[in-house]
Amino acid sequence: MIETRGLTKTFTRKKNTVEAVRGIDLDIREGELVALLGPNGAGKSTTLRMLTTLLAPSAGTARVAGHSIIDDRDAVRRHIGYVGQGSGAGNNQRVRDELFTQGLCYGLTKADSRARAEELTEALELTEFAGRTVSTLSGGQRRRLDIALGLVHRPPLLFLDEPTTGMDPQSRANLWEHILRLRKQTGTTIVLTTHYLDEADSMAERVIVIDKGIVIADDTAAALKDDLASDLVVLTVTDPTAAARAAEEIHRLDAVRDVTVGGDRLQIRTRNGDKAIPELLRATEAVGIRVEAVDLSRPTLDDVFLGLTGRSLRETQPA
Ligand SMILES: Nc1ncnc2c1ncn2[C@@H]1O[C@H](COP(=O)(O)OP(=O)(O)OP(=O)(O)O)[C@@H](O)[C@H]1O
Repeated sequence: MIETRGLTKTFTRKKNTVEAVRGIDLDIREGELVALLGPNGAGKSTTLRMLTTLLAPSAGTARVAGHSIIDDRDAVRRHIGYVGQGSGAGNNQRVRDELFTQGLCYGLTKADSRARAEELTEALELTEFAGRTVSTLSGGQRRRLDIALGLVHRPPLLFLDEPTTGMDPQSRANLWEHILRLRKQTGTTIVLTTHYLDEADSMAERVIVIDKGIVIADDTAAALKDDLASDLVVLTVTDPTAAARAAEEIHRLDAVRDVTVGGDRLQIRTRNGDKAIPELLRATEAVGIRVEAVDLSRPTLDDVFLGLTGRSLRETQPA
């Protein structure tokens, strides 16, 4: 559905040059739900704007829904929906009319356009607001309208640029319910950008981590966490003087990547923490050391980013 090779965008203003996207190769298959994750200024929106033909690349190639973003922009546009960061809806139109007009813009007949507007207001639970002007909608309702507008022409591919930024957790969850339901019904391929680590983790089937204009990781969230970050097991031992000896024993285990000792606590970075715990306990018992408490924490995508870049994504996350 999307194939890019060496996709690059350099902005030049006066004497300033910004290499926003520096040679991105992507292969996204039909039906995938992919999140582009990265800190502010990583190049996510610029990538999306190139894929949606809003911005011409400085170098590289891309095919989107089977068409070149350079030579066949109109065909690309007909096959995609794009929901940008700002709202695409005008303020003074009624919700139903906004959808109807959008349908006409895409070449639907009046009757089809009207039917599609009804269908989408229902699908996105906007029916009770269909007669209201856009300016009276809440943030979450407006975002649902934006998504409906992006879907008017039944695109097989939908781009969402930070669809939930600034929304409260309940509205975010509600919007996601709609996105996932629509996707299940229609099989639409969805590519979105997000700052929210939990969102990328729980909703996307695939996470592409972008930093400084390049792709630094690309896999399922679970695989990224498994490969690039470790589980943390903390063992509290009854005798602090024995902690160093226990650490030595634990270090020998295959799954263990790192052990640090602080007082009576051993911090163990390991693969598959849940499976490693019995082994860790056996290793400490074997040298006669008793464990008082065990605590296991799973890594987050932030740990993945930290491991890859030495920086935390949270530092750049909006509140
Ligand atoms: N029109 C422009 N002119 C000059 N520089 C630009 C322009 N658009 C984007 N940039 C720069 O390109 C870089 C990438 O920006 P982009 O908006 O793609 O990042 P992003 O990952 O989407 O960030 P955010 O999460 O904050 O939206 C940034 O340094 C940005 O300042």
